[in-house]
Amino acid sequence: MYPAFTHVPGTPCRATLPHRRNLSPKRPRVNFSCTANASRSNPAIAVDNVSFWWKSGRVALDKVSLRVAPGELAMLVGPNGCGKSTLLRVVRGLLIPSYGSVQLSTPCAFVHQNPDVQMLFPSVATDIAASVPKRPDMPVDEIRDSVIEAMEAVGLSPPEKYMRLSAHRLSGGQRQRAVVASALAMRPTTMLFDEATASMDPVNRAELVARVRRVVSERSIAALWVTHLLEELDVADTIIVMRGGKITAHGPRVAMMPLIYEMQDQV
Ligand SMILES: Nc1ncnc2c1ncn2[C@@H]1O[C@H](COP(=O)(O)OP(=O)(O)OP(=O)(O)O)[C@@H](O)[C@H]1O
Repeated sequence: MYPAFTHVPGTPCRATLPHRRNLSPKRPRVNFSCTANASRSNPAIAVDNVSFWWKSGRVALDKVSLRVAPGELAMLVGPNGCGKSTLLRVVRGLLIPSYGSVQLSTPCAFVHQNPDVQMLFPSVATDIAASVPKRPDMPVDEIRDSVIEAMEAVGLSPPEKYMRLSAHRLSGGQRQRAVVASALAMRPTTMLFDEATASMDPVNRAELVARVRRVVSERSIAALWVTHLLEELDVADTIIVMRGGKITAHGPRVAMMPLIYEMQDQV
């Protein structure tokens, strides 16, 4: 039941989902579209009136709408089970919304909280190199430069120290940095983070978040970051609060922080 879409870089593409048996004929079709040309007026991530319910009928998302522009880091907070991960999976196209539409600029990188399931290649360098977009005649040195650049961007420095190591010879925090480096090596226009620093100590966590913040601005990436850690919100441009599958508050960090501290036992 996944939408079939072909994406030619540089051109917008669109997929319309096939009709689902359990949808009433009167219900509007769900749209999931990918575009390569995002701008502030044409957001890189646009979620419009999205609802999602599990097969059991349980509602996980209820009329959710949000926008993330290029260069913006939006952080999503909310209590356990409120639907944050479900929303990220719907945005990524891993789950099909029951209602509403999603627009996503590609390439999109998804960073999960568990680095162990994301490093698939024998060494740090090969894992990151696998993400580098390749041309048929691309010199190996250019791929190596992209790997080094990605490693330096996440603080795996000096790169030579880590390149040949396998995942099990890295600490949990270093592994997560390597995963973020692979994500950056894709040259994504959008990034989704699901509690990406959960395996890290507070100092390393703060450092990695600050680095991601910098890269997001420098490369005009639209990033949507799920977190339970209030200290991570310090680098957000926008904060979105979810509760019971709905967005209950949404705004610029400066305006949202007093509200967040007031309701911190609920996020
Ligand atoms: N595969 C599934 N099948 C049925 N229900 C699910 C499934 N995955 C999650 N849910 C339910 O959907 C709701 C939202 O879950 P989700 O994982 O999105 O919450 P969350 O906000 O990310 O929680 P947490 O902060 O604990 O990670 C929860 O009630 C959860 O029990």
